[in-house]
Amino acid sequence: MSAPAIEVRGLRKSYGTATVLDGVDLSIETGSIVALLGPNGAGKTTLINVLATLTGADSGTVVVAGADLASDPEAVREAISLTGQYAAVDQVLTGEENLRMLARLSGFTSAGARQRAREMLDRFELTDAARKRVGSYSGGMRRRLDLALGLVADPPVVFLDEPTTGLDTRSRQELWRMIAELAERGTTILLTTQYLEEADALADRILVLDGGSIVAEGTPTELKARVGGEVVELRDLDDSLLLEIPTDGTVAGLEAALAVIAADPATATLRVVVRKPSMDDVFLALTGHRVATDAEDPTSADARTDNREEVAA
Ligand SMILES: Nc1ncnc2c1ncn2[C@@H]1O[C@H](COP(=O)(O)OP(=O)(O)OP(=O)(O)O)[C@@H](O)[C@H]1O
Repeated sequence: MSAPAIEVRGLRKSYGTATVLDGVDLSIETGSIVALLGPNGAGKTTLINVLATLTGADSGTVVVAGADLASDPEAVREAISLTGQYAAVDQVLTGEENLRMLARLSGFTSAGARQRAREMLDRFELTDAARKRVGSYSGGMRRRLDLALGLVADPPVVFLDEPTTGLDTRSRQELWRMIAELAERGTTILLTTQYLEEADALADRILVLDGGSIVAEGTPTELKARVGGEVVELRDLDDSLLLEIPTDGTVAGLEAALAVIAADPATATLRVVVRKPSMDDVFLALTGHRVATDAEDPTSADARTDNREEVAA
C-alpha cells in the first residue's frame, strides 16, 4: 500500500485562549476524496489552512505528499493547491489569459502555457467562454476557473474549502463530476463542506470534526449504519415534519415508534413516512448539532425525502 498523501498527528492550534484544534489525527489515502464535516466554527478552515501552510500550528506533525510541513514547507506548497485562493483572479483578463499567465508563472514555456490553458479550458467546460472577461462569468464558471487555475501545475494534493457553497444545484453537480474525475486521475482531495449531501455523494471517507478533534470517520455508509436503522417521521397534510423517531430498523422497533404516534388520537389522519438515516441524522448523533442550512442546501427538507417510503398510518 502506498504512503498516505496526508498524515497528521496531534495537531493543535489556539487563538488566544480559544483552542480550535485540540489534537487532530488523520490519515488520507492517495487518490481518495475525503470530506471534512463539522458544525460552524469547528475549525475546518483552520485545519485546511494549516495543511496548506497558510496558518502556523502550535504543535503536532503534518506530512503532505511525503514532505514534512515543519521542515520543508516549500515542498508542501509545491505539492498542493487550495481553491478559493484565486477568488481575486483578474476580472479584466479573460479565462484563457488568466490560465496562460498562471501557467507561465508555474514555469511553462509560452507555447506550453497556451497548450495547458487550452487543456484546462476544455476539461472544465470553459472553452466557449475562453475569450470572455472573467468579470462576466457566472458563479459556477468562476468556481470552475478557480479549480482549473489551481490545477495548472498538476499538484498531487488539492484542498477544496467549501467548493460549491452558494451554487445552484446544477452548477454544484457539474463541479462534483469534475472533482470526481480529478480523483480518478489519482489526485488526493480534502474538501470541507456544509452540505451533507455533498459529502455523501462525493467522498470516499468522511471525517467529522467537533470540539477540536476528529470524533468519527468512515465511509458514508459506515457512518449511517452507526446511527441505527430507519427513522419514522410524522408529517402533516402539507408535508411539514411534526416528529421524527429514530428506530433500530427491526419490526419491533418500527412497531414501537408507530405505537408512540398512534397513542395520540389526533395523529390518526396524518401521514407516517419511514426513511433511511441521512447524513443529517449522523451529524446530529455524532455532534449534537444540526448542520446550519441555507436556502440552497440540498440536504434540507426536500432533498432529505429521497430515501422515504410512505406507509399507512
Ligand atoms: N485568525 C483568527 N483569529 C482568531 N480566531 C480565529 C481566527 N480564525 C478562526 N478563528 C476562530 O476559530 C474558530 C474556528 O474557525 P474556522 O473558520 O476554522 O471554523 P470552520 O469550521 O471553518 O467554520 P465555518 O463552517 O463557519 O466556516 C472560530 O471560533 C473562529 O472564530
